[in-house]
Amino acid sequence: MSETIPVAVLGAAGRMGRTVVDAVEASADLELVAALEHGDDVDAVGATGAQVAIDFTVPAVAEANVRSLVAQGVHAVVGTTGWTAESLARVEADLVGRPGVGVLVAPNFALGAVLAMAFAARAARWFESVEVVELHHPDKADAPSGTARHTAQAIAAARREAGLGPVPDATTTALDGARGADVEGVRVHAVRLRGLVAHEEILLGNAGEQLTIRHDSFDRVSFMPGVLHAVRQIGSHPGLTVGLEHYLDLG
Ligand SMILES: NC(=O)C1=CN([C@@H]2O[C@H](COP(=O)(O)OP(=O)(O)OC[C@H]3O[C@@H](n4cnc5c(N)ncnc54)[C@H](O)[C@@H]3O)[C@@H](O)[C@H]2O)C=CC1
Ligand SMILES: O=C(O)C1=N[C@H](C(=O)O)C[C@H](O)C1
Repeated sequence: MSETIPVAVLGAAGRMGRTVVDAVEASADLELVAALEHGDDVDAVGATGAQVAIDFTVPAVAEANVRSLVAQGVHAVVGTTGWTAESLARVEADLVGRPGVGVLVAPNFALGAVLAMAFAARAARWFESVEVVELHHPDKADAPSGTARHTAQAIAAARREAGLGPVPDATTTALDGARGADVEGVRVHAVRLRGLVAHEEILLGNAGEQLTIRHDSFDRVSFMPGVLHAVRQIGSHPGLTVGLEHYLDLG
């Protein structure tokens, strides 16, 4: 009989956590050994035998959770958004003392969303204008979404590399927020609407043409293949990785 991977889920009663628990329990090669919620002790995860912990909690606690997991030698697959460059740097510093431990922070585990981000980054150098629109359920805490930030950062990097200047925008007067958030020079707009789950559009414009790249998650099961892939692969990815694209052979 082949061995199973012992898995802990943090945020187990949340919208994502419940879906992850179901997905782990339905996977013959994974074993759910711990399901933690607000108030439970993350420092006790290692003692459950978990090799991998999956974190879908809230931005305010994700860094502390991950740093505790790293200290216990437990790999962390993290979907929680709201990370800053500083919080990622602290995790990376902790990992120096824990060679072999992997942390994946992925703003989106839906394979289509990862591809949409990759396609947008690839297209970015060929367009004068670009804006990102993300659309989510109204119970979401953070705006703009982690996915939209990651998308805009990748587009901004591609534009810099191609030597493109700022996107054209003649706005001189605007109501606060009318032009969205500025993420490294890329405007990002956040819609919150009952009925939605998670959606993103990247609009790329040139004189006389527009390319629209759109991804829709209609159900949280869309994130599960990416989460399970990461749990199975993280043992081969020591150190800090940001973005599921690094676990996929996108060519
Ligand atoms: N990377 C991805 O593919 C996705 C990421 N997300 C992100 O995942 C996070 C969670 O989203 P939802 O499940 O919709 O939120 P939610 O609010 O439904 O669930 C969060 C859960 O975490 C629990 N929690 C809070 N503090 C905790 C702690 N210290 N230890 C353990 N549990 C704790 C809460 O009680 C709650 O049950 C958000 O940051 C969201 O943006 C959501 C969907 C996909
Ligand atoms: O809160 C959500 O729902 C989602 N959060 C992630 C994000 O902020 O990008 C991923 C997905 O968009 C769903």
